[in-house]
Order: sequence, then structure tokens, then C-alpha cells
Amino acid sequence: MKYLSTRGHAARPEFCDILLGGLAPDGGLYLPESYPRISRAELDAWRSLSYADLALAILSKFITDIPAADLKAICDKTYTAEIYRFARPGDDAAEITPVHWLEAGKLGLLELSNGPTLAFKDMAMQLLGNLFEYVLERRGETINILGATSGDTGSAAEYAMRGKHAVRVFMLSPHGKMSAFQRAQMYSLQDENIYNIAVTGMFDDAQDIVKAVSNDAAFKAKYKIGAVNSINWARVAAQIVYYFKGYFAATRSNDEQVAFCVPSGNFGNICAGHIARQMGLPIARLILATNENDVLDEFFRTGVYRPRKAAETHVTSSPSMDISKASNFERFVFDLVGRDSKRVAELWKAVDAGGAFDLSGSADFARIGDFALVSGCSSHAGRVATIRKVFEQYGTMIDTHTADGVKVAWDCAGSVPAGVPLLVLETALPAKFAETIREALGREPERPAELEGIENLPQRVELMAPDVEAVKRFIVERV
Ligand SMILES: Cc1ncc(COP(=O)(O)O)c(C=O)c1O
Ligand SMILES: N[C@@H](CCOP(=O)(O)O)C(=O)O
Repeated sequence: MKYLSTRGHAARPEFCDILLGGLAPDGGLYLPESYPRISRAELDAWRSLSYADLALAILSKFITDIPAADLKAICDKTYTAEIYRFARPGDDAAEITPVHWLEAGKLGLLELSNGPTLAFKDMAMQLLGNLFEYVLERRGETINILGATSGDTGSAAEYAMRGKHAVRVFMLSPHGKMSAFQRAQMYSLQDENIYNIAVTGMFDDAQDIVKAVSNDAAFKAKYKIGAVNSINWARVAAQIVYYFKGYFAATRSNDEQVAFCVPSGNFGNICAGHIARQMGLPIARLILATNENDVLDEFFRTGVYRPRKAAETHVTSSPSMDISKASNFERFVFDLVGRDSKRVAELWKAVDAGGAFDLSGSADFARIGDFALVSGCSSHAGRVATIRKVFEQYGTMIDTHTADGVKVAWDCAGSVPAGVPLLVLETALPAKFAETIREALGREPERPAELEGIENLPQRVELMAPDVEAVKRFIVERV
């Protein structure tokens, strides 16, 4: 499988190169030259596979430069019930992403947050850790990962990469904007290959720094800079798998359809759903849920993509979705405009210069219906009421991001054809957001025993202004 850049760069690298490379040299994002179409026979054969075998079947379509036996060993090592061990009592951890039905066969949670850091990021990041280790060892190379997090990517990456001798992680986070639990998960790690940098800004400032450093070709090559954010295609590829697994869990035959509601920020998770649908998975509807930072909801309602400035970005109680410049949205727009990379490059010229674009009235936006995507947004009051209602009605405690998903799923239920099951992606566990759980339910969320008291551990973090040169200096001094 060869990959192209959304902005038209001439090179056509294969998977292992883009795994290490992250952003394309022209600032675009990598996508497969074409999406593999899954035949009915394949879908039938995949229905009964374990998660690891399903991951192998799907990833083999995208990764053709790792021998099959090695890829199988990587998938087997990654997707185990020991790693994804925090399933709800009664739900089967061996399924890796079990469905927890709120209303049997109608409304369920796709449990994606049973991994070591209690968020869906572990689903892809554990795989990335093993892929990096494999490729770097085979090539005799090392990598310095530069990432940005609004709360969950950082800890998932650090847990996946800690102690790996060929990898260093430099993780930028927005100072004071994440929950106490999220901060403790990252900053309490004392591993020598992990560096946490809190920037005095928002997540988008951190993400801009990552992109600026990655776009400095000389620096990137000299200091072997890699990416673990969902700008890295490997993240999106790994996330495609659980849409298939969720589909098989929610249906009895491949004649049926399913709908997914996805709490969204950077558009990585739902981008994987969009690609699963392009591959032929029978998805009737993809519902995108935002919090108060509703830049994506605005686009799907109006055709206008208007990233907000830091001062207009809200600090909310679903902090991991406090994102106003959604990096993976470029991948979706590439498909929306018929894979016209010139057009994408023009549109993102405006975005990268701090502007917006308006596709309303265009022939492209007229085709938006083909993508089966609708959207809605939530607010603090909405998520608190949803956490309360789900707990009272179903006895299930959900986190603030999943609550945004459930709230929007209810709002958009009318867009789902009758009889089609609707799965809300559970993107984090409530233990990460105790303050809002207390507000909603007047009680503490449960947390795994092994994570008790992490807030009391000593923390190691560097405070910095959102300054590209300062971040580069920090890296140079440590490699
Ligand atoms: C808990 C949680 N929910 C939802 C999201 C949004 O996912 P995405 O950025 O892939 O749209 C994130 C992070 O991005 C997250 O950490
Ligand atoms: N919500 C994310 C933000 C980064 O998203 P990514 O999927 O692009 O890594 C976080 O928790 O850090």
C-alpha cells in the first residue's frame, strides 16, 4: 500500500516510512492512495475473529511492508485482555472493546477505554508503541517523538513508550487545563525517556508547535522528530478496527446496519469511522458530538470551517475535546472535495494563516449527505444532566466526554433509521474526571486500585511559553 499527502506532495511512501515520518513534507496528512474495499466474503469471515485477528486482517490492508508473521505477533502482543483489563463488571475484557448496552440492541456504549490510561487513545497507542519498537530495531534507528495533548493522548503515548530505549517522548500539554488525574498520569512518570512540557496556552497552541517543528525539514531530519498524535496515519488506521468490532457486536448478520456517535475534537476518531464506512462497513450514520468548542458542528451545519483563536476556545468539563483546530479534518475534506489535493492545499493555506473557509453553496458541500455524517454539540449543563440521567436510568456511570456523545446521540436519534442500533463511543472512564462526576452524582467515580493516589506522587514537568524555538532548544539539549 502506497500513501499520498492530502496536499499533493509527489512522493508515495509506504507504511513504515510514514509511521516514523508523521506529517508529509508539504505539511499535509498521509492517506492511502485508495481505500481498500472489503468484500462481503471478507466481512462474513471477519465476524467471528478475535480482536487481535481482526486487527491483523484490517491492518494487513494498510501495512504491506511488514511481513505477515511479524504483524501478527505485534497484534497478538498488543490486543490482550491483560492490557485492556478495565472492562465493567459483567462485560468481557477478552472482547477488548465490549459493548455495554444501555437499552438492549438499541443504544450501547462501545467500551474503548479499558486500557492502561483509561481512554480510547490506548487502543491505537499500545499498537504504535510496539510498531515503533519493531521498525526502529529493524532499521537500527532512534526517534524523538514530539506530541501535543489535551489530556489523554499524552498519558497513552507515555505509557506505551516508557522504557523503550530507542524512543524519547516530548509531550506538550496546556498548563492548568487538564483534570488533576490526567496531570498526575503524565507528570508522575519518572522514566528517563519521558519529558513533559506544560505550555501556557491552549491545546491548539501546543498542536501548532508540533506542526511547526515537524514542518522544519532540517530540524526534523537532524533530530529524528516523530509524531504520535493522530496526524500520524498509524493512529487512525488502528482506530478503524474497533468500528468493525463494534459493528459485529451490535448486529447478527452483515445485512444489518449500525450507527455510531463519536465525541470529537481533533476529528481523529470519527475520521477512522468515516474510513471504515468508505471500506464498505455498513454504517448508516456517523454522529459527531462536540462540546462547547463547536467548530466541527458548525461546519457540518453550515459548510463554514472557522477555527477559533485561543481566546475564543472554552475551557470545559470535557477538557480533552477543548480543540478548535481539528487536525484530521483535513483528511475528511480531502475526500469531500474529491481528493483534489490542490484544493486542499488552498483551503489549508487560509487555515494556516489564521483564517477560515466556506464551502457552503459549493458542489462539494452539496455532496455532504453522501458521507452520512450529522452533528450536534453539548454544554456543561447538558453533560452533567446526561451523566445523571444515564446513572439513574441505567445504573451506568459515564465520563464527561462520553456524556457529550450520549447527549448528542439522543438529540440526533431521529437521523438514525428505525431498528438500527446506535453505539456511542466511550472515549474515557469517569475516574479521570472526578470533579464533574461529584457535581453530577454527588459521589466519587470508581477507579482501578493500581491508580489509587496517583495525584499524590511527585511530578516532573517543565513550564514553558508556547514558543517553537524554546521547544526546539529543550529537545536539542536533551538528545
Ligand atoms: C476522552 C476524549 N474524548 C474525545 C476526544 C476527541 O477525539 P478526536 O480528537 O479523535 O476527535 C478526545 C481527544 O481527542 C479524548 O481524549
Ligand atoms: N484529545 C486529545 C488531543 C490530541 O488528539 P490526537 O488524537 O490527535 O492525538 C488528547 O487527549 O490529547
